Amino acid sequence: MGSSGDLSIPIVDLSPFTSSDANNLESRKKAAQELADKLQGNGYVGIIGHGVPPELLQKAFQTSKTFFDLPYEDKMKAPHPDGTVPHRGYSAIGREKGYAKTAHDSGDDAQQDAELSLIDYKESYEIGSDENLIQYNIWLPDDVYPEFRSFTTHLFWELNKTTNAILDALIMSLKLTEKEAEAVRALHTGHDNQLRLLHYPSISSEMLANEKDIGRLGVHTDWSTFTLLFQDNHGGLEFQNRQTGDFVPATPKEGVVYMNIGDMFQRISNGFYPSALHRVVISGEDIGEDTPARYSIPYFLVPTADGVIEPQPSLVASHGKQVYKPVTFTSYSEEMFQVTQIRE
Ligand SMILES: O=C(O)CCC(=O)C(=O)O
Ligand SMILES: [Fe+2]
Repeated sequence: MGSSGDLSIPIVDLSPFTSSDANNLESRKKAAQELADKLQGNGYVGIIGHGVPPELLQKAFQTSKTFFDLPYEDKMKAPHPDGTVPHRGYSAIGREKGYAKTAHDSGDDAQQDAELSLIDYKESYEIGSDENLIQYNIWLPDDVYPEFRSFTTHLFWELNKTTNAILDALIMSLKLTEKEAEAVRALHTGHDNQLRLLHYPSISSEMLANEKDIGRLGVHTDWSTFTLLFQDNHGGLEFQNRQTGDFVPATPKEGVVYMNIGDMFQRISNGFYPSALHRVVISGEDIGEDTPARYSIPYFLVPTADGVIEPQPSLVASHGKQVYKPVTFTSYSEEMFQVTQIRE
């Protein structure tokens, strides 16, 4: 049951990779094969059996809401810097434009101009590893929100365990050699990952009618290896089916986390798994209703800054050609910043 042409998001159970019964090789192989079948065409899938405790997620969303409910002046005590690095701290509404990258990919200047004028109506807060000295964290002063730092740090490392388990499933799904598997794992220490708290404020129907240039998050691919997308019940996230061009809603479902392949794993897999195009839409637009606030928590698995990202040799051999040249995450990001002229 592949996903091509299918206008729903396939679901795969990865519990063999996240449960403590790690000896069950046969069930791992079966789950890995299912993952390959479902992820191959479009690079997106819903995962059950991901092993993230519901209580942890509930606390994560509560924490995020408490943070965004703080007065603007308090949130601005941990401001995202004007430059590109570090990509950490608080970004107020309008600072980041998600449409830009795909506008560039389309090669269409008029489309790019139109998309660049759209405001992403969202605010965000980016968190990383405290041991990363380049992408260093920008924390709120402790007295502003005392438990914020310790809880989000805990969440960051818990989610890293989940992404490592999923990376194991991806490695098995591609039948990489032991040497390749080790190399791919070594690129992912966790210290370059990014935890993002996102708040899309509610948008009234009047505001929608009056302000044409308002969006939530434009169509884009992620630069990550892959991304886990936790979300509340309000919906709006959509993935593009590459075969039909249609956008497919990633409907919130109990126990399901959506996962999308990012640009780095597209390269590592020599294009076997495509980097998924996705966006967040305003739900009230067509029906003249208010769009409720939405909270989401993406977690990006990101390779080490200077590790070599290249198609794995066994995949190049089976495919007959190497589709991507080697890059590093740093060189790739710099190139993307230049072509999109976006300073995130
Ligand atoms: O809010 C979401 O569900 C998606 C966020 C996203 O795609 C991103 O931050 O790259
Ligand atoms: Fe994204």
